[in-house]
Amino acid sequence: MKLHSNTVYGVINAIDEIFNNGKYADKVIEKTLRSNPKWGARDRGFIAESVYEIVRWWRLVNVVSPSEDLFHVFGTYWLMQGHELPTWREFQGIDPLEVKARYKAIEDRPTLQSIPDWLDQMGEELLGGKWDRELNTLNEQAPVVIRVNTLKISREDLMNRLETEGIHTYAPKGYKDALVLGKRQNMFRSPTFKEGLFEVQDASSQLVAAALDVEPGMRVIDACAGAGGKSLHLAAIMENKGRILSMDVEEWKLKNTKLRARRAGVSIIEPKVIENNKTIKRLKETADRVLLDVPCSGLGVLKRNPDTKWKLSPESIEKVIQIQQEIIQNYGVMLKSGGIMVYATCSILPSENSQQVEKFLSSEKGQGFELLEEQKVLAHESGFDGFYIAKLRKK
Ligand SMILES: C[S@@+](CC[C@H](N)C(=O)[O-])C[C@H]1O[C@@H](n2cnc3c(N)ncnc32)[C@H](O)[C@@H]1O
Repeated sequence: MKLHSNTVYGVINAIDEIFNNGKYADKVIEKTLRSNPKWGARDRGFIAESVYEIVRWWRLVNVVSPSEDLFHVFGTYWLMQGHELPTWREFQGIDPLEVKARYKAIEDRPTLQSIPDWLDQMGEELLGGKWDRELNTLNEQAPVVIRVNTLKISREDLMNRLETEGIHTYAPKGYKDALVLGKRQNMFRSPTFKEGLFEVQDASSQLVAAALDVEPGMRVIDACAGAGGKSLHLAAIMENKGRILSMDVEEWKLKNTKLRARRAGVSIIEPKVIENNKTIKRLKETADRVLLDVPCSGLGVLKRNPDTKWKLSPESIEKVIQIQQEIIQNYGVMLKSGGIMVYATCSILPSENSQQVEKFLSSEKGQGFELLEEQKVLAHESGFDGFYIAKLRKK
């Protein structure tokens, strides 16, 4: 595969933004592609894939690279992908044989799997024998999965529509609204996306709304709604009948929910900012269902967001664990007696998942709830993202 200097510079600048200016990989890639509208599909694919893969393998590539110079880092990555390097001045100083020898000499798992030492220790402690396989899977590229908007089209009809656009998909077993793309590609440019026929959403994430057992006409609160991915799914299951209060502490995220709802033809979503605990108390016993899709470490979605592993720390995980416990303790008040509450994370750590639910159930407020069902979704077992879903009933 031939390298082009303008796109390689694009990759190098993006990596610089991510590691030296602390920017998020997805945002940097989006900006890079937006400011170069003339690049074709192949160039865009090269940029996105190279940036994500270098971020994913950052620790390993840096150990193998002759220096920290970003061209050396890129060149090393390129050789490790099995390609040859052109004779550019920027790549001088990279000896393919030395790169190979340095790579062969590495034996420790955190370097080979390209994760921080503390994370490897934490994973081993919390997941034991499953950690090694989970880690392997989390370092793979994520499949592109979409959720069919059943308010507008059936799964079969969407599959056929996409096929006419040259996009081949298959329907994974056990996920009734999901389609998986045969080949990675940007779906946001498809006319079917603009018509609101689907959302991009991993198959494991689609299990969350499904676990809430909603029915048309219900009053539902999505208490950590963010940009509304789960609210939209709930609205589709509810056939756009009833009411969904989509709440979050971040107002700007809810604005996005409104836009997405319009595209999806959803009219039952009402965004509401959580200003303080009074917002929660005023909604006492008003909901048939409450969804707590709480903020988390994101360790179940490393395939998709590999930069997470470089941004996290044991302290940041501890902090998010505290917020999760506050949410599960305080938000159940909004649920009616006999109603169902789902606590979900996109993490694989028991400390954010089952241990949180156990802690809640053994607390004073938790006495009023019972655990109905738990799904511990690991990436290497499901083939999709790592997730945790606990279904609780209020007595
Ligand atoms: C995992 S994300 C939600 C993703 C969203 N449900 C979706 O499907 O697109 C967690 C959300 O919780 C919000 N959040 C953080 N602290 C919160 C709190 N104390 N109460 C409610 N939401 C909170 C964050 O702003 C973030 O949008």
